[in-house]
Amino acid sequence: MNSKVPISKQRSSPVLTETAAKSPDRTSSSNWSNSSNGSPEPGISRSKLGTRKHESESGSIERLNEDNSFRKITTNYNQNEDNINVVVRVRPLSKKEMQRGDTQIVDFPGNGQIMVGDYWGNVHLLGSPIWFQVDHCARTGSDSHKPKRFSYNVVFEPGATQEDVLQFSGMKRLISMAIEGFRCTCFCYGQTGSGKTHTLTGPPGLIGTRTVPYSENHGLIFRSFQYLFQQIQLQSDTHFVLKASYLEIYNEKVIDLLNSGSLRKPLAVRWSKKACGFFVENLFTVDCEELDDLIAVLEEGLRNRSIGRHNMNDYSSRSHTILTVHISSELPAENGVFISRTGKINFVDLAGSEMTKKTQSQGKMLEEANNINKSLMVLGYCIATLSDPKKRSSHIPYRDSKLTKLLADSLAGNGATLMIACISPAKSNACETVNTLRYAARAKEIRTKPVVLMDPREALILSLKREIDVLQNENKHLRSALHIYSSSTPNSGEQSPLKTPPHVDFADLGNLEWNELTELVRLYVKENAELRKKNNEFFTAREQLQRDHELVCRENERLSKKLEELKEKKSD
Ligand SMILES: Nc1ncnc2c1ncn2[C@@H]1O[C@H](COP(=O)(O)OP(=O)(O)OP(=O)(O)O)[C@@H](O)[C@H]1O
Repeated sequence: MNSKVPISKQRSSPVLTETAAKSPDRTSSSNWSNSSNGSPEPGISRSKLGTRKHESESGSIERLNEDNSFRKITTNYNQNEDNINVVVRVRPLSKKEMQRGDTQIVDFPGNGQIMVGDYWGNVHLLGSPIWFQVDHCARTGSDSHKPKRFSYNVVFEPGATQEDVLQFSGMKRLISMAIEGFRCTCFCYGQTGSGKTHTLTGPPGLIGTRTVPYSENHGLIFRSFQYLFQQIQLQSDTHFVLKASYLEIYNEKVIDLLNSGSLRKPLAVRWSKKACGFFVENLFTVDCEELDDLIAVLEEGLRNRSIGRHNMNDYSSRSHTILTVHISSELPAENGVFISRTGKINFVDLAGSEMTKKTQSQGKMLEEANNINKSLMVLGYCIATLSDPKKRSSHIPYRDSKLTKLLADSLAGNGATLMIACISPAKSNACETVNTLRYAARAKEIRTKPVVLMDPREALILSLKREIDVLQNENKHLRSALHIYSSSTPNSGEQSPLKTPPHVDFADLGNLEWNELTELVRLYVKENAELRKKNNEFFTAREQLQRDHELVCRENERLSKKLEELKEKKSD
């Protein structure tokens, strides 16, 4: 029950949100500030540390401290499965931030909550004479600078590891759903430099020409691939086919990251009537038989994606990327019929929103930043509309950007979606942090209804099979009903509703009075009439049952024939 996973150590700070009420040795909320400047300490034996999850207390997670004591921490698992699952990951303060004396402004009160402290004030930025007013962002009300509290399904604190994210974000559930045939999406959202790419793929250079086979820095995509293959191997009776594609949306153009021969020729995004969704025309898909094939796709895409350097991130993604793994499966059902399903999982690394004043982007970088901000704004608008119960059935402006066109089915359609909102804990980023948290809070309100997508032919076969089952059951029922009716005599015992006249010996008939005799005759006449009527009813019922029986037999034959034809067509 207590599975231990290695964690990175971060002084006494919990990694996931600490429970407010249940933790006996709960450290005070000021605890976070002890570690506020602490990035994971190097040189500490990681194998000694671990987490365990209490099955009895929903979602309770404990962290094994250095002194072998367990410290209770918990995440809020009161997740409504019909809504987008939103988790928050807070990265540690960066070296740069620490050097310039930036402080941590987020706190973790427990139960999936996160608090952004009083962010009214000035912070000395970039080691230069520039003083940056933290509260520069939309200070609308008098209390706008007051601490703000938000709650999510899970909050990962700065010491959370890459493995923690796989284990506790709901990603594993998403992978299982994709295997079952659902359309699933995991997307990372947040300001530039907040840790989106780190969460999905790890630090720069980890995946490249020579990918390290195992590293605790490997991100969610690498770990999901491993988990996906483990799950597939467990289902030995099902035949799986995996394909992958990788694209980026750079300055509103869709570029294939796997087809470098195309010289970054933009691809068109079109509407498919058949699939009822947008798709990218001529996008390269690669068959992936083994885990290494999927990793090769990841490597190739990361090599080709657009990266730039600005004040806030040396390796800033200048585009949104979507890596898609299509999972087709064929499961043998009864009567030699195969049920095939096609699920998919999208990993979306959004480019970070940026304040160009802070990143000091110019020229090409400025154009990129404007396009990034514009498409994120459309995404934000779609999220805001979808999350508002009064507006969600109105027009959603998916068509206003390539990003929202391609994410349309993940946001509102029939898929399951995980949003990882990445934030910086630094005071200098408080304004962007609050914006991201607001965005994420809105996304949490979006309802989705995941449905399995099937090949129409397969769906027909399955529905015919179901129909045959229903008819066969009906048939059985009619047969037994027919048997009951025909075996039951009209006036036998409880079955007969008839009132039988009193029994009289023929020898005693002569002793009866005239009026007694008339009454007796009247009763027998009445009984006779009722018996005749009942008999007629039984005959009619029997004839009806025989006709129904014949019809069902004929229908059975017709459906079996159709099923045979479809099977033949399929095998052609
Ligand atoms: N959880 C974390 N632990 C340690 N380092 C992190 C973490 N998250 C981010 N970093 C580091 O912070 C820096 C910025 O992160 P990253 O590039 O992932 O940000 P981003 O949100 O993808 O930015 P952009 O939108 O500009 O692409 C990187 O050096 C990364 O390794």
